[in-house]
Amino acid sequence: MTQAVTAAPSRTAAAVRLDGVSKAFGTGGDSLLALDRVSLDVAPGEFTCLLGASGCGKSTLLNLVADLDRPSGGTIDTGGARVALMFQEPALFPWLTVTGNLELALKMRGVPRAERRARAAELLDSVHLGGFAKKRPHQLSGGMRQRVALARALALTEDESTGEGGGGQGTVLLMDEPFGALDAMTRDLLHDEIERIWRTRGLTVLFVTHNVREAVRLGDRVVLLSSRPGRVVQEFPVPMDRPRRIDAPEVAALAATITDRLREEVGRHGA
Ligand SMILES: Nc1ncnc2c1ncn2[C@@H]1O[C@H](COP(=O)(O)OP(=O)(O)OP(=O)(O)O)[C@@H](O)[C@H]1O
Repeated sequence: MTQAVTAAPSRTAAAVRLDGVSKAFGTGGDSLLALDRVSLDVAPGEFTCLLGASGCGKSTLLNLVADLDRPSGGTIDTGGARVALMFQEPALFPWLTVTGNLELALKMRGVPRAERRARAAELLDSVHLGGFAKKRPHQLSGGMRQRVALARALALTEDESTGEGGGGQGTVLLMDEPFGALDAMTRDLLHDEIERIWRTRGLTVLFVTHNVREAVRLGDRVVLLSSRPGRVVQEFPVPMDRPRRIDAPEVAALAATITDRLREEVGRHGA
């Protein structure tokens, strides 16, 4: 007799799943609750932007996803994805050339020495810096240094066993205000660049920013966190076609709606 099997309701696969994640720093009376039961699913290949008041726990959340720290409660599942983190400061080694910085990242991923030079060159080409391999970081502009930092983040997701380049749906790129220190024009160019790389490589991106228009320019979805302790207060899908212009009226209109909600949230907590 064939028995009917009722499948348990299953949630669709997420590239990153946070389930009731809390994070407290310190213990006892001095402890500080940075995140309070944050639940968030990021779909494979999705570009999700995180917004919130200063100190609401955005960087803490990225650090937890990157496994640099442990949550105090709840669970985080990245399903064995290769995860790389990129910051506002490029944090390149100043004594190494651009290629040297990338080769070191590839070495850390176990890429054999004989392959590193060619793989570094491919990565540099992908961020349009093919001609700058032998430069040192101080010889580059801020925007170029962030391109190198992006190439290095991709290098840190290279798969040494398959020889597969950094990227693919098994790759999660965590970006913590990566363009916050750049001028508006450079930032616009890098928005185009990260969008292109995200699309062509099929990356899953979790992007933290203070800039609401930047979040609407780039995100499939904008997730708004409350003031500390950070909780998800609202999510805004971004329906506009890509590529979007940061100064497009629809981008400005949605950014204004989100800013109003953010102000309300910050006001409520007296931050
Ligand atoms: N290692 C730590 N020890 C103690 N407190 C910490 C630590 N790291 C972060 N915090 C605190 O946790 C809270 C959240 O910090 P976090 O840096 O995650 O916020 P954020 O939203 O990224 O801030 P910003 O937008 O200003 O960059 C802050 O109050 C911060 O002071």
